[in-house]
Amino acid sequence: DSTCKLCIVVDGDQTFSIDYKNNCFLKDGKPFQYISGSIHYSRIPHYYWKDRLVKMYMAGLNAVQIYVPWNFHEPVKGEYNFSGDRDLVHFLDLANQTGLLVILRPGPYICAEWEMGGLPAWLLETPNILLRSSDTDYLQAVCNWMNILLPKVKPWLYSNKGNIISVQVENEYGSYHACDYNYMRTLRTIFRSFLGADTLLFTTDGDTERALSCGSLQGLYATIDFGTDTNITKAFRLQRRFEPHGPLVNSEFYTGWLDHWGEVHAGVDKWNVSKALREMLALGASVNMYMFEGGTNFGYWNGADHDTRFRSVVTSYDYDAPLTEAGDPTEKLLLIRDVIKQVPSPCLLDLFSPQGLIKSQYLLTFEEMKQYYGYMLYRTKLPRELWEPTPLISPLNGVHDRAYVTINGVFQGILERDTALVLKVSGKQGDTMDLLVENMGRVNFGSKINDHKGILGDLLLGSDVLTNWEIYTLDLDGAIAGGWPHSEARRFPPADGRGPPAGPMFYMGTLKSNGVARDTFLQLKDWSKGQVWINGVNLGRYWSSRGPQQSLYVPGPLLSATQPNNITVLELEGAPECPRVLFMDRPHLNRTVGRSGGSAGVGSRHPGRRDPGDGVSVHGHV
Ligand SMILES: CCCC/N=C1\SC[C@@H]2[C@H](O)[C@H](O)[C@@H](O)CN12
Repeated sequence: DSTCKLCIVVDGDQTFSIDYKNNCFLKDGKPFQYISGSIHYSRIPHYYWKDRLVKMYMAGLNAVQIYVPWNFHEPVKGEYNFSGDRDLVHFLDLANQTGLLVILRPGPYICAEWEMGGLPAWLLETPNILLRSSDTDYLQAVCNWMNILLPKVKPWLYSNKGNIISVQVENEYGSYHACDYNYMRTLRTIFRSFLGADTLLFTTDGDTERALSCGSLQGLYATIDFGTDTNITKAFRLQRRFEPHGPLVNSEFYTGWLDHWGEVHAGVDKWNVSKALREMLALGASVNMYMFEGGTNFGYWNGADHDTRFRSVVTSYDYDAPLTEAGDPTEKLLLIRDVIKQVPSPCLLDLFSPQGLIKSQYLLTFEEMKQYYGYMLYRTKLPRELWEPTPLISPLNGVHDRAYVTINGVFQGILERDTALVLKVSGKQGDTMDLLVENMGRVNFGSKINDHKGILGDLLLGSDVLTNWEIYTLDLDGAIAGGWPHSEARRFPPADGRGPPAGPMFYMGTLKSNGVARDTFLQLKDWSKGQVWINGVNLGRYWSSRGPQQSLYVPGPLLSATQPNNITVLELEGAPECPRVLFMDRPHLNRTVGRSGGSAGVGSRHPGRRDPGDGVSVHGHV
């Protein structure tokens, strides 16, 4: 946290803070990007909370954002209710059990189309009270409430081994007419006094100058909110005016919208939602989707708006959200889940490429980058609009040896030495084009032995020479030997039976040995091409889609007989519908498929082994 000058971190402590140098959050010292969804426990019966939280987790979220409606817990002055549908601690515990972090928004004002924005109506018994200001009667009531609420949530703070990673002060205060800095300073003091110096406090405001001017305050990290009708670059440029360093954060990315009685049902296009989400995540922004599960304004809890006239909010808070009011997944959720799966955590490059990128006008080879083996990432921006699929060409057959091409994270296809020199790609000016280039091994015989790797010569997009490259050396082996991704907080959503996306993707899984660790053969049936690590050891390449080899040898001593064995797979083209791997008791080296054709050769039998078909397999979701 910026105010923390000397952070004493005891081993085993949890910390959540901001890395102002690398513009991202740090979770236990490691770069972290939250992908969050708003859910209002006050709008869902408590017996459905776990169901909704699990669905949010399965969608790939790593956090949930919740409001605490003051009037829901203190409907009558001095009478508090934290039971049943109001059991906030139970909700926090369920989120924790589900593996979800929490972004807490205790107001005291929360807006939310909730009755008086969460402020209790009994405040109005004080004549002429000026709500949301340094009005002494109002502030006294706020202090009394925070004196009840904040001690309840303190044990759940991340720094106390809980799951609350950040706490919002007030709510879009910059949109309120008062613009009372003393009020915000008082709230900051109250929150700090109860929650301690190392809790990340933040504000959220609309993407306007006035909103951020009145809503932000020194010591509270300023974030913004906007939907699909806003220019992302412009919005984050405005946030940067108030937070020149630190993570980009959209605290309320509107996946839908609210309804008033008498108006047309509101909705937001699912394709616009997934496109904007992909772009924000690709920028490294942390995003909270408002709403992910809306729920219902049971009883009399709906709020109202009053701009030119009074407009009461309807009972359903479905919000056209990814989970319906009844908790059913929608097509919008499936699109969001695919986006989350496909966009690597942008801080991932900090892990794979700790020395950072090299900017170069023209392409550089592996050797020029002083990386000799494995994979290299070449990144550039599309120089112009591609009104139709446009050829990406290596005129000198310079892709050494295979390049996996994506644009804004969407797989376009492959360029391959000697065999695929042209690939048609689509995108718009400024889109990010990545080429993950694989060194397939250097020539070991004959005149081509001086076999440079990477991209030799230029790459042409149509007739344009592509320039202004960012080149990342990748130390995958170092990261995986260090425990990634198995040690990661942000778990990969479990395999869900839906087709995984095409293009480079990591998969993880574990093999639990039954007390035995002996030689075995790892088969990736129906996978395409990639690399496998077991317990951090690089087994080598597989190319199931081309053959003839169909299994990788796993020496027994690599495996633990007592601990789960970590399997990490880098699939470069496309994993099967249900990604799983088999551990067989014999090799399979003789199945030639794909380009080279040819019939299956005579099986090369491991001495003393039975027919490959009898292999013992361990099905594990990877
Ligand atoms: C254009 C009006 C902006 C008012 N802000 C809104 S309308 C829907 C959402 C919720 O009320 C949410 O609680 C607010 O923080 C932001 N927002």
